[in-house]
Amino acid sequence: MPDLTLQRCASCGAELPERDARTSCPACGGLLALEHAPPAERGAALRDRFDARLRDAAAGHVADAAGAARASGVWRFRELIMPGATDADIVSQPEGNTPLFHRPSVAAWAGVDGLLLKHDGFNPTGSFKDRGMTVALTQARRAGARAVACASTGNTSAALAAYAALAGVPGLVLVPAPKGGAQQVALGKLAQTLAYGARTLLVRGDFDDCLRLVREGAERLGVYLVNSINPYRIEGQKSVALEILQQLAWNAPDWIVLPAGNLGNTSAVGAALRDAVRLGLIDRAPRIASIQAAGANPFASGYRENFATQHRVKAETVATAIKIGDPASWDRAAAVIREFDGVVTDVSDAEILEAKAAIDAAGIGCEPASAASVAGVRRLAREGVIRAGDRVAAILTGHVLKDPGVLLDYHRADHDAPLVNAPVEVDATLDALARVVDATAAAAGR
Ligand SMILES: Cc1ncc(COP(=O)(O)O)c(C=O)c1O
Repeated sequence: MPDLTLQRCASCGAELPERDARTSCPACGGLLALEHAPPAERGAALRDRFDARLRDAAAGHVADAAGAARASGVWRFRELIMPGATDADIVSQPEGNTPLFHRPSVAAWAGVDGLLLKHDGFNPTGSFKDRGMTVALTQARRAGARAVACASTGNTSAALAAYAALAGVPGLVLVPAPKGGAQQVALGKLAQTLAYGARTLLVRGDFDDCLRLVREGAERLGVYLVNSINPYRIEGQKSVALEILQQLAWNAPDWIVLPAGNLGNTSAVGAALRDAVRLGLIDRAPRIASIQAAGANPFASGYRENFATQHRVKAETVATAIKIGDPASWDRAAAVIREFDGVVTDVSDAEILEAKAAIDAAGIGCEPASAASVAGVRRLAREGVIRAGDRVAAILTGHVLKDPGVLLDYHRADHDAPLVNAPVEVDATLDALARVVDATAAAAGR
């Protein structure tokens, strides 16, 4: 079959064939972007095709690889992601099809009634990274990779490990080693990576050092790099925005808000909206808001200066998933913010943790970095950038159990913060239990 996808350098325009396993431009080192053959349909016909696949997925069952590919919320949009992939090529769990919640208590906390929470922590390994990894591992197999590798703050490594196991390709991950006795990667993520069987390297350095090292290694050692600089990762991650649009019956919200670290996801959401407008899936694009942690905010600083220069910082934040000081997808993401009338802001760790406690207490939960999106909604609503009547889809990128350490540290009896729910030690007597039941019911007015 002829190539249906071309890889093109975003800086110098050099072209690479579809299955070339290099993940940056061999001529100038720039980031690659994918150009697909246009789908046969547009507008209502293409929407109908995607909607029919959604109905089939709901009716079907997953017995084998082809069944998983048909049920996947990523591969449902395959014309926009990897049109040349056959069911036999696809490495899928399946993934995607994550819920879009409305939780009045969280909306009230943020001050925006129309706040919806797209919970990508409901993916198979508990984060949005599965959406990009199904495509990256599909491509790794098509390109005949001998191994795949990534640098990670934790979620990418968990997704790589699971999808490499599924694909039968060896996986290596580079994560920051513990520093001063403190883990630099959330416990749940490290545990998953080990469990799924990836070779796990604890690198003496931070995420930015891990990424530099794995990029060098990929170039010299012939392993396939599956960080989000890999354009196939971005293609898969586009599906989160396409799913939001489909869940809203193709009526775009006013805003899509998401946490931002290495900026792959900001780039992916923008690329999806570009496709959706170009192909007539929606008639107007939402605005995008990318939210950083105040201690890891190079992109927010760049935004304040109209992206005149690329900023780098020494990152420090409780939200380890976005503890990134030198984001790799800066150029792509800056273009997205400009194109979609976007905004970038930053929120403190205290705001992140309070937003997380509100999301957790609504019974759905998320990991700290994910809560940055909701903290960002509140900040932008208070500043009047997001208006009270706007329809806002905030992406929750990871599951509540990803980072139990931060969670347990928040809910300490001696922690003076909103929504603290410290465990209570009691004697093993009915009296002691009765006192707690009475107090709990009374506090809830029952
Ligand atoms: C839970 C979570 N949220 C947000 C992000 C940020 O995404 P990106 O690095 O693509 O900006 C990450 C990245 O690792 C993540 O794991």
